[in-house]
Amino acid sequence: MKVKFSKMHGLGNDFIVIDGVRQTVTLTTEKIRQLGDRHFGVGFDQLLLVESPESADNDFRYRIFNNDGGEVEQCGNGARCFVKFVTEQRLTNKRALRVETQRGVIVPEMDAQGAISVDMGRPRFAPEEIPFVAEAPGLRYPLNLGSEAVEVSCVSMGNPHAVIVVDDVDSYPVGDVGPRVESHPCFPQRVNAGFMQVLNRTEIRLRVFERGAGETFACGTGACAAVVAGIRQGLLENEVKVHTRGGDLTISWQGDDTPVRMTGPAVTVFTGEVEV
Ligand SMILES: N[C@H](CCC[C@H](N)C(=O)O)C(=O)O
Repeated sequence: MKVKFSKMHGLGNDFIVIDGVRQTVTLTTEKIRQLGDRHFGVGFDQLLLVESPESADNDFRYRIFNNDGGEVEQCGNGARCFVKFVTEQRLTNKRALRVETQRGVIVPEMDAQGAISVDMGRPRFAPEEIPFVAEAPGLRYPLNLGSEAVEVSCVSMGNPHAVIVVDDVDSYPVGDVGPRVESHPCFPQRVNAGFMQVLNRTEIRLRVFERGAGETFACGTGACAAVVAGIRQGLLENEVKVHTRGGDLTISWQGDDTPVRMTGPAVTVFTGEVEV
């Protein structure tokens, strides 16, 4: 069957977004992998599926699949593309949406000028909430990678993140260390590995080796996790500019049990139709 989609990106983290409200869409893991292939398919980091909500209190359900075919709990850059997509497709005329994900409700909103921000929900730190195998909760954990050990801060934004502070993101061997952190046995559901360089108390640079997708130009939940980890360690103020390879995000968090707020762009590149 033919399915319409939009090809979109948030700072170069790219997606195909499919309307599963007005289209009946059935996607197997194999089909997602085929669609995600940058040579034999359309190509994307993640596939985003828009569905009707399960609760009448909410506006939509948001399903996220990495290009390895695995369904995951959250995607920050995708959330900004989500609200732009449903507005462009006239699936709603609301500005602020309550969107169900695998792990709670997020609230993306787009103002009349097209500026987009998202309430990404509250971060979680307990090892069992990441999940991460640890003897006791802490701010940082040593992670043995065989030839070396790194120190990770673990944050869940619904999806799991391990954040490592480095001196220089450009020269850091992300392609070598990233996969070893992503699939480390202490992370039973694998993990997104973020590498953060602190420029000052209100600016960081960030590279993320994403679970199920490899290094991406930007990672929205990774930016949230890195800023939260930096604030918790006393390295950052409550609002931080995050420089990613694809551009800049603004992340704010007031601490304790408050939500993380993300502001940044979303772009529609083209629309298309594909056989699924
Ligand atoms: N690879 C992530 C999902 C996509 C997150 C990222 N693209 C973002 O913008 O948050 C995971 O497996 O949890």
